[in-house]
Parts: sequence; structure tokens; C-alpha cells
Amino acid sequence: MERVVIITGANSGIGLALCERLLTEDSQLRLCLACRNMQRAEAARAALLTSHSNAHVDLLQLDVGSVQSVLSAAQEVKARYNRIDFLYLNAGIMPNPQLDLNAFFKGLFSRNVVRMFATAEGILTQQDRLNSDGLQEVFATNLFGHFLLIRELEPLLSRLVWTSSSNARRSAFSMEDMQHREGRESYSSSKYASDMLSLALNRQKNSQGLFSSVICPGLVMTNLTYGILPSFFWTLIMPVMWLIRIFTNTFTLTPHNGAEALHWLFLQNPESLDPRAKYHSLTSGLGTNYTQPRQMDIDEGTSDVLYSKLLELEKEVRRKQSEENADEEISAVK
Ligand SMILES: NC(=O)C1=CN([C@@H]2O[C@H](COP(=O)(O)OP(=O)(O)OC[C@H]3O[C@@H](n4cnc5c(N)ncnc54)[C@H](OP(=O)(O)O)[C@@H]3O)[C@@H](O)[C@H]2O)C=CC1
Ligand SMILES: CC(C)CCC[C@@H](C)[C@H]1CC[C@H]2C3=C(CC[C@]12C)[C@@]1(C)CCC(=O)[C@@H](C)[C@@H]1CC3
Repeated sequence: MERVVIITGANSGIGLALCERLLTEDSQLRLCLACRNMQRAEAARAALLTSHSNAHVDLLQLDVGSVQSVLSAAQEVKARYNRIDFLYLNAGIMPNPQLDLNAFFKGLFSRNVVRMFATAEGILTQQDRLNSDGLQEVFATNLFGHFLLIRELEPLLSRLVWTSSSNARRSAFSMEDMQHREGRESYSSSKYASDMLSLALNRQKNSQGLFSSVICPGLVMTNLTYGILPSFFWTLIMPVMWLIRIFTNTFTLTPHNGAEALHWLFLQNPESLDPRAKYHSLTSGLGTNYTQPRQMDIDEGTSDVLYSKLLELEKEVRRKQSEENADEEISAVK
């Protein structure tokens, strides 16, 4: 039977590499690239068809950072497919990243150096902003838009896979400020929230046949990471990065390697997976890819609270959205 797989943020980086890998795995797959920019989506589709000429590749316009776009895209999905085997929640942003060079050099000579290179803990901040729905952009894109999509498509879903990060950190997240309006670690906060949401979804929905997992792709050179430092700097340090990779398995570096755990999960029986584990894509010094589960620093109670708070926010944004739609209809009639 033809399996249906939807991947958000599929036009570049890890998402696009995953598409390649899945089509190689199963040529009968119906792959749906859910992207905000249709030109980039078309280009990705063309690239996939070059290497897999008979593949079934659909496109879906979806801006996960916009409530209206998520609701319309979900309608479209329901009209097109009557079942979704895998939904990969991969789209993500890290806007205006700032690397604290002082902390970085201090970290280089500390006991935490390996951890720093694996997680960027203590050396990376971001500047977030409000989007047109009045939500924090990173929260809306990395977490809430995906949550809304899941809520809309729930009856069709069976497997969810989140592209989280080892940058997810408990101390960056606050339940009183789940959108991270106050701090400067919105990325870390949103990824920690996705880890908790995945656990909560497993607790609420496993009995109905819906399973959720989270992965970390390691450090991968993509548009997201290229945004952290000026491009000439990356060119300069690239040999050093490949050297570091010999000593640390988290420097996966290529999108293909980064997609390892996403691909691996595609092949697993969901009942065999640990809902409290994050599945890491790792690459050995000799270049061998493998997937390793590591326990997440999350607890069930807090995850359930987050889930309830997201449901409340969902109600609020839906109410606001229908008021706006009604206003638009009235002004169209006038
Ligand atoms: N690279 C790394 O080292 C790591 C990455 N990750 C995570 O991996 C995921 C993929 O990122 P990566 O491949 O690295 O980076 P890319 O920037 O290459 O890919 C991100 C994808 O998300 C899409 N996207 C961003 N915002 C939206 C939106 N509002 N609606 C729909 N699509 C959107 C982008 O589309 P567009 O082209 O239009 O911008 C792009 O296709 C992210 O969730 C990231 O946080 C996690 C850990 C490490
Ligand atoms: C000067 C140098 C030789 C190297 C500079 C390295 C830093 C720019 C990197 C060190 C750790 C990296 C890292 C990420 C970005 C680039 C670094 C800060 C991530 C935050 C990228 C996105 C993620 O989600 C994380 C898993 C990465 C963790 C490590």
C-alpha cells in the first residue's frame, strides 16, 4: 500500500535530505513537501525527481508560523489524503542568532568543551519578535504552528517525528512564559517545549494509535547554521569543523547524515520506541552514521501542563481567527 509522508520545511537542509533518503528507501511513497515558499518547493521537487524520476512528490503551501496558513493547509490535506503515515515536524527557525565569543573561548578551555560543541549551551542567543498573529515568531514556527496542524489532522495521523535539538534546555523554558517573550533563548525554549509536547502527546494519544518521537540531527551545515556566522568565516573554519568531527560524533555536518535518526525512525515499530528518549543522529570519526537514544530531561507533569496551556492558546487563536474572518466577510459584503 502506498504510504503518505508529509514533511514540513522540506525544501532545504535536513528536510530535503530526508526526502531523498525516504524515496531511496521506498519508491512507492507519496511524499508531500509542506513549504512556505512555493518556488523553493518546486525547485526541491525538481531536484528529487532528477534522482527519483518515478516518485510521487506533492507540494503543499504551508507557513507553519501563520495560523491562517496552517488551517488552510490542513483543509487541503484532508481533501487530498485519507491517511497520513508519517508527519515530520521539521520546519524551524533561529532568527538573529548571536554567538557569545567570550563565552565560547572560555568554554574552549573548560571541562564543558565537548558539551559546548554538542549543544551550544551558554554561547548562543537569539532576538525574537511578534508575528502578525501576535505570537512570538520562534514559538509560533517551531512549536505552535505544528501543534495546530496536529490538532487539525489528528484523525488521519499515526506517526509524528519532531526535529528537535540538543540545544533544547529546561532552564531556557518557563511555563509562565511559554512563548519566551522575555528571554533571549527562544530557540532552546521552543525545542524544549517540543520535547515535552511529544511526551504529552504520547501520554494522551498512544491508546488511540498516535505515536510521537523527537530527534536531534547533530550539528549540520544548513541555511540555519550558516546564519550564525558570516559566510567567509564559515569558509575559513570549515577545515577545523571537519577536524572536530573526528573527535565528536555530534558533528554530523551534512544534511544526509543529520537526517539519519529521521530515516531510522521511519523503519521502526512505534511500540518499540521510548517516549522519553531523544533519538540522536550521530556520525563516527570514520564517517559511519548511526542513531542513539538518549534520555530527555523532561517530566510527565510539566509536559501535561504545557499540553493544556497549548490547548487554551489554540482556543484563543481560533476564536480570534473566526472573528477576523467574519469581519472580512462583512467588509466584503459592504
Ligand atoms: N542545522 C542544525 O545543525 C540543526 C537543525 N535543527 C533543526 O532542524 C530543522 C531543519 O533545519 P535545517 O535543515 O537545519 O535548516 P534549513 O534552514 O535548511 O531548513 C529549515 C526549513 O524550515 C522551513 N521553514 C522555516 N520557517 C518556516 C515556516 N514558517 N513555514 C514553513 N516552513 C518554514 C525553511 O523554509 P525556507 O527555505 O522557506 O526558509 C526550510 O525549508 C529545524 O527545525 C532546526 O531547528 C536541529 C538541530 C541542529
Ligand atoms: C570558531 C570555531 C572553530 C567554531 C565555532 C563554532 C560555533 C559556531 C558552533 C559550536 C557549537 C555549534 C552548535 C550549533 C551552531 C554552531 C555552533 C554554535 C547549533 C546551535 C546549531 C543548531 C542546533 O540546534 C544545535 C544542536 C547546534 C549545537 C552546536
